[in-house]
Amino acid sequence: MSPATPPASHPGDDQPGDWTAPVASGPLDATVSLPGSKSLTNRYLVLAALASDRSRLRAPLRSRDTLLMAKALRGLGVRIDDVPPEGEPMPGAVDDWVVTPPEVLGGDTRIDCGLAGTVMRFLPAVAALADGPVVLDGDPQARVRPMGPVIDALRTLGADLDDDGAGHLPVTVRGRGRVRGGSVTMDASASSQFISALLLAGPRYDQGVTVHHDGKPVPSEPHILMTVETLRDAGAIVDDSEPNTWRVEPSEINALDVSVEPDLSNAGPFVAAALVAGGTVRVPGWPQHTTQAGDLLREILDSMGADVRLDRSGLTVVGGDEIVGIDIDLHDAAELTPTVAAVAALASTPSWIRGVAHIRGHETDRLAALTAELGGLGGSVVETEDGLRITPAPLHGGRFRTYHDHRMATAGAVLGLRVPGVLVEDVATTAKTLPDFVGLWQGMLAGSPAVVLPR
Ligand SMILES: O=C(O)C1=C[C@@H](OP(=O)(O)O)[C@@H](O)[C@H](O)C1
Ligand SMILES: C=C(OP(=O)(O)O)C(=O)O
Repeated sequence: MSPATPPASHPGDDQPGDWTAPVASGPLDATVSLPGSKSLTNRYLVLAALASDRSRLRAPLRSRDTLLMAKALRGLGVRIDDVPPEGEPMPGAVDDWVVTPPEVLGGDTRIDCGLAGTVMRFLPAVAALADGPVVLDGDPQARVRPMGPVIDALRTLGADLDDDGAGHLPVTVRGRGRVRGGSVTMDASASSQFISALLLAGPRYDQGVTVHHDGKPVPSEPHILMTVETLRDAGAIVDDSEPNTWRVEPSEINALDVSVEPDLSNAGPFVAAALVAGGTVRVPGWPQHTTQAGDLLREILDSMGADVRLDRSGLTVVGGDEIVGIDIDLHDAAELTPTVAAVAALASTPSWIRGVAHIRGHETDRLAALTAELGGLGGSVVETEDGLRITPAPLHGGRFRTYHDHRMATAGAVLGLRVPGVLVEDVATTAKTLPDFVGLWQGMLAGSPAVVLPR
């Protein structure tokens, strides 16, 4: 869904839900503890729902995307209980999720996917294993996000489903309790989630699944590696040794007992703040090894002028004297584009973000949205075939529209650190992956010591 018209930025044109992004009054000195990863939480939930025994997810993310996933799985007969974490009570610790899979997934249910790519792409592959029909639908903007290749692939693998006729939600899956599986070729250049969906459910298909990708390069490949690693953690046998081919053998899925890493993409605006406002931001629990695409932030912020250090206590980012522009292919970490674009708009030299054509199909058309909204604040941004060119220009305040996109809202917050009067539209949209974004942001600016969650 493209932003229809260029923005009119009117300072003072405040509307309900608008939030005036606070300006940093001086260098930061903050420790920000981020909740769990959306991508890991939703993969673990799916695998736990398909497992042969009860699983425990420690420190899972509770946000709109993961609560929708949990609700959908409950509708399929999965039991998900909130259970206090084991051991000494720790301030700020969140309950675990204990997931009990049913003997057979039930059908006759409706799934609200919201705007969550992981729910709308992963769950048709799961629903095909249910015993009865399952209808999936979502927000109006979800109805334009691409789904066609995963729907066609599921048909090839023996599932019975209908879409809106053009490869979008709403989708009806007529689950028959089992899926033949086998081999399928698909074009996954619009989203890595098409491949992840088939692989996550694949062990439970009679013949397993072999997925071949044929098309322009698959984006967000670390997310496919995340899928492969979480499957292996659950005992599945996965062969990813051939480029563009993934094979999952038919097998049981073992119960999981996992701690969810903090969400590194959600950490993006916070660590970027150290560069934008100056000073130091620390993120405890930043993993030493991870499949999260957000780990690329370390390299990005370093090349834009920050001092970045990772040690056992977490990540420390210290802002430099200047923000340097960046020339970067974000194909592998496309969800970082709004954060990087916001920092680039404040840099003293030009930037070029490449390789992200497919983010036109994210929560909104992010290339159009960023071009319009950065431009509306005075930024000099040109949308290219596969990215953005950003040239230094003085920015001014104004309304920053967010198009129901959590990462547009957090990009507005980053700009507001330096630009007085940035009104972020509908800041509550950050609840998609980070319900307490505003509280954490204000805590960071106040330098308040953040609660450190146990990992
Ligand atoms: O599988 C996942 O958890 C995700 C995969 C990526 O999607 P695309 O491949 O559509 O970029 C990423 O951008 C999204 O935020 C989360
Ligand atoms: C693209 C994103 O989300 P989704 O999982 O809905 O695709 C994102 O979080 O930036």
